[in-house]
Amino acid sequence: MIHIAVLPGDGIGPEVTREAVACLDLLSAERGLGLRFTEHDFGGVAIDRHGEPLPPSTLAACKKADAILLGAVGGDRWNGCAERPEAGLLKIRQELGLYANLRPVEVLQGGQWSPLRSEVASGSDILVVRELTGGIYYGEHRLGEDQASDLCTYTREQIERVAHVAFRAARSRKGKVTQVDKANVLATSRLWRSTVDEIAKAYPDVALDHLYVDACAMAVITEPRRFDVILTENLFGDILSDLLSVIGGSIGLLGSASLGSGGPGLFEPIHGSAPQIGGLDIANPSGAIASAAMMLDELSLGDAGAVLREALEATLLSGCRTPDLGGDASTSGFGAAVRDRLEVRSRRDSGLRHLFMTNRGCCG
Ligand SMILES: NC(=O)C1=CN([C@@H]2O[C@H](COP(=O)(O)OP(=O)(O)OC[C@H]3O[C@@H](n4cnc5c(N)ncnc54)[C@H](O)[C@@H]3O)[C@@H](O)[C@H]2O)C=CC1
Ligand SMILES: CC(C)CC(=O)C(=O)O
Ligand SMILES: [Mg+2]
Repeated sequence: MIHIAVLPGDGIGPEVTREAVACLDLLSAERGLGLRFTEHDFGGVAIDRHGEPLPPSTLAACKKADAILLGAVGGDRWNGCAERPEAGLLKIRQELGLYANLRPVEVLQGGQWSPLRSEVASGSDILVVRELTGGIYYGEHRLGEDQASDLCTYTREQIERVAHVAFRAARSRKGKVTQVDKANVLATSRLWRSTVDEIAKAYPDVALDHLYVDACAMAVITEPRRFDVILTENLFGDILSDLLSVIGGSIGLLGSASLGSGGPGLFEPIHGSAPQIGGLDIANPSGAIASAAMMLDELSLGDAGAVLREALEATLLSGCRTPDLGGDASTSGFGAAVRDRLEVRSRRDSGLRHLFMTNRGCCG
């Protein structure tokens, strides 16, 4: 039995997560994967019900789970709270030691939904490796009447461990890491550069270059195909990955995996809770489904992740698309279309199995 803790969260979180869980449930039944799901309050909804965004019962369930599937949290409704929903997100990442956030950006066939010219966008295939439990999000925040400050700190060890993740990932891809920082101004960025240069010596087969984050923001739009793995700190990775989502056509397409050393991974779309479209059944659940596929990969469940990704891509390419991609499919309709494809595939596979068994029977 594989236990999945599901944290739907706020806004569109529950809608997109529902579709991802339904896909996983179907795959699990068809392939005997033994996935079991339990839902837990997290984010704004947890503030309403428990007075805090990450209740101890939710954290305990996540620690015991084999993997965590998360929707999104946040909304203006909780702006005045002592602890906002987003604080729960930072806390769960830290509590579970999820220091590496992997955000793949791929442009499907020809890049027809991209606002960029297709000759610029098509063929782009980038993996953002974002440091997730350090930097300015976790430094001391001081808010005074006329002055405020946020402290950005990184240790060599924090940089080293996420750099290894990026270099290992590059080895199974095109063999290139671009480390992104602001080393012309920031001390933390200089530590990033020297540390990553040191780590690179252990990976002579991987090419390394460095780019300032402002120049990188331009280059990912003008020549996205030049990138393979982008390694960067927490804040820059957060911003650059939303920017990169534009290349594929919508932020609703991208999933992510947050991993640490050995405990359960956390899988979530890169987008937020999009409160203005929450409850309208128009959000794109692709990012949540792509995250579920990454979860299946991480749980080493054979080709289940690849099968789910194929069904997702085939559905998108068939013309079934939500309004963010110019279509008129609903969230639930899109999810059902992905599941239809999974069922067709399953019938085809079992037909092939049957044929194979029959033939074997015939031929002795
Ligand atoms: N991991 C998380 O839980 C995250 C939470 N947030 C929170 O979410 C709330 C809203 O933040 P925003 O800055 O508006 O970012 P957002 O990512 O929720 O939305 C940005 C834009 O993208 C659209 N969008 C996002 N996901 C979509 C989807 N699946 N399908 C179609 N359109 C989609 C939204 O309608 C909006 O126009 C805030 O409270 C923020 O703090 C933001 C980012 C990540
Ligand atoms: C809501 C923030 C805490 C994080 C964020 O925007 C993200 O992880 O993409
Ligand atoms: Mg973000």
